[in-house]
Amino acid sequence: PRAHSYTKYNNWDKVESWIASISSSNSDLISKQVIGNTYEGRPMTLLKLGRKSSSTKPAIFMDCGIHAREWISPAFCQWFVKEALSTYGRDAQMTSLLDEMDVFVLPVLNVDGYDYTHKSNRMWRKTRSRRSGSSCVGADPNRNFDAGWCTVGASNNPCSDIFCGYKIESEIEAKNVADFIRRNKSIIKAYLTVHSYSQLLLFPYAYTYELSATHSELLKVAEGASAALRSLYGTRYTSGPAAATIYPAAGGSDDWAHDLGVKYSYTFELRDTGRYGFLLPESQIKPTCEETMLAVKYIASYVQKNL
Ligand SMILES: NCCCCC[C@@H](C[SeH])C(=O)O
Ligand SMILES: [Zn+2]
Ligand SMILES: [Zn+2]
Ligand SMILES: [Zn+2]
Repeated sequence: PRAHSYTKYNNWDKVESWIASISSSNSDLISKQVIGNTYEGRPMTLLKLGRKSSSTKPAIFMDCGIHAREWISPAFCQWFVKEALSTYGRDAQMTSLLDEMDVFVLPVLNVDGYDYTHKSNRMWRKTRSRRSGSSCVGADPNRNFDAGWCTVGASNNPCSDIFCGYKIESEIEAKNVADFIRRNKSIIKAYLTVHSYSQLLLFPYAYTYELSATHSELLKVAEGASAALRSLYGTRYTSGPAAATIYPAAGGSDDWAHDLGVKYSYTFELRDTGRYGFLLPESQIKPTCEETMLAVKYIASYVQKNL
């Protein structure tokens, strides 16, 4: 069977074996921990990048694959890990980042859904949780967090693609991430969650049109990151508060992290703007990942300077 490739969409089996191999490749810079299992019992393995240190370092948390069909997202998290390890010691900014901070990377948050898109329904979005009383499966993990839960831009219909779940953190995948971030909130300085598509760099809030207290700073950093991204291939992103920039949507992980106190909280909507949508060709994985690296490094360096 085909091996893992950074320029292909790897199925879960390949991502899982990649996680095992990459996390044992360089004991000084990377380690792994399972933060819980999914509904169907698959491990949620979190990678920790950063020079080993006896003292606790400030951290950035990034998740990919919260929505199953957004395949370019897990592809980016894999790319980020590869770039971090391969440019440490060579790229001054990456070296400084991993010396001073840790970067937690969750390559695939919604593992059950991701596997399902490879095996059954390419357009699946939600988790794969089941509950008596409904023949419909799953909830939208990005409507399941404790942030204006189920008030706007979400549905209480289990058959909806934006079903908010039966309660806050009803989805074990969301709860596992929320538990980890709660446990580590004193060290987590930034939260990044990677989605597709639309080419947007969004920040709180989506559950209200109210602006965040730190709106101007969040916007300034987002515009800087978008400019960095655009410098490579000219790809244009729109930056802004989510409710007005995309649509109102309550229960999101970014809004929740921001209200928990993680100041720098961003949602990426990667390529494209609709020509291929979720079915972004594999030929665009490399350019998408390389340009997105510039945006993520921009945000990371800003966070680092403002520790
Ligand atoms: N916290 C919500 C940010 C705005 C919506 C993001 C998109 C990604 Se597909 C969504 O969850 O519908
Ligand atoms: Zn999404
Ligand atoms: Zn999206
Ligand atoms: Zn590169």
